[in-house]
Amino acid sequence: MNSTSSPLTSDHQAILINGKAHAATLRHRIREDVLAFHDRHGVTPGLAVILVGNDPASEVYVRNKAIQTHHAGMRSFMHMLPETTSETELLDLIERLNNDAAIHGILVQLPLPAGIDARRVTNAIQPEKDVDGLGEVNAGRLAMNLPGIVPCTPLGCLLLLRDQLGDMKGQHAVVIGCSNLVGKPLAMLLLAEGCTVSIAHIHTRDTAALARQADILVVATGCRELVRGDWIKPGATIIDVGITRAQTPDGKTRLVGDVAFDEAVQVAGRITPVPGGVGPMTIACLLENTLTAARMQVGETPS
Ligand SMILES: Nc1nc2c(c(=O)[nH]1)N[C@@H](CN(C=O)c1ccc(C(=O)N[C@@H](CCC(=O)O)C(=O)O)cc1)CN2
Repeated sequence: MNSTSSPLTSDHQAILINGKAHAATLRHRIREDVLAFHDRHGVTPGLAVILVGNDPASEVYVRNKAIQTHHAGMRSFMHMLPETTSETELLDLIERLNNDAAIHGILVQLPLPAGIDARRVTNAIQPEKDVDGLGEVNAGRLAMNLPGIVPCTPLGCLLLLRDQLGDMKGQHAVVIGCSNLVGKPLAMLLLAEGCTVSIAHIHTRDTAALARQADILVVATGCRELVRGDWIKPGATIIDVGITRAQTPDGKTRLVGDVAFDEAVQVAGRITPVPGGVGPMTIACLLENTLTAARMQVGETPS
C-alpha cells in the first residue's frame, strides 16, 4: 500500500480493518497452543482478574475476559471487590496471587477507584505474571527492546498493522495520546518495527499538521471524533483506539471512536472501525500474554 499516493477520487472508501475477525482467528490459534502446552507440561494456564468497584463498562470487560479465558482452554479466577476496598487489601490479594502456582497471569482492571494508587498496585504484580505488561519492569523491557510482556491494546494494534502493512520500516507513525496503557508502549513497538515515530499530546502545538504527515496514524485520546477527515494524509492507515458511548437523538447510545469515521473513511487507505476494530484484539492479546506468561513460568523461552 503506497500511503503517499495522489489525491483520492470522491467515491473513495478506505479498506476496513476487521479486528473482530482477526481476534477470532487469534483466539482459535491460542486455544490450540494452550492444548499443546498442556500436553507438554501437564499445566493449564490460569488468569486472575481483579475488579474493584462497579464501573459498568469494566464489569462487561472483565466478564468477557473470563468467558474468553474459558473458551481458550485456560482457567479463570475472578475477584470482584467492593468500591470500599482499601489499597492494602488489594495489595494483600495480589501478594496471595503472586504466590499461587495455579495463577500464571494477574490483571487489575483499570480504572481503579479514587484513593488507590494504580502505579503501586500494578507494580505489586510479579513481572512474570504481569499479563497487562503495565508494571515498570515490563515497561522498561519494552523500552530497551528486551523480551517481556507487552500491554494488550498496543500489541493488538501492532498485530493489525503487521497484518495489513507487513514491513513498516521507514513509515512515519504518528501516535496521538501518550498514556502508559496505549500511546507510550505503542510508540515503542512502532519504533522497534523501524517506523519514524512522533507522539502528540495535550501540549503539542499543531496536532492536525503532524497527523497530516502520518503514513500510520494511531489515535488513543478518549476525545470522541477528535481527528477529522482533513487531518488525514490520503491513503494513510488509521488505527482508532478510542471507545466512547454517545447518546443518539432517539435516546439510544452508540459507540464512537477518536476519529470522525464518516470523514476519515473517504480519505484513509485503511481504517479500524469502532466497534469491531482494536477493542476485540485487546482481550485476544490478553489470552496470548497469559499463555506467554505460563510458558515463561515453566522455563520455555518466549518466542
Ligand atoms: N487492566 C486493564 N484495564 C483496561 C484495559 C486493559 O488493557 N487493561 N483496557 C481498557 C478496557 N478493555 C479491557 O480491559 C477493553 C476495551 C474494549 C474492548 C472491546 O472489545 N470493545 C468492543 C466494544 C465493546 C462494547 O460494546 O462496549 C469493540 O471495540 O468492538 C475490550 C476490552 C480499559 N481498561
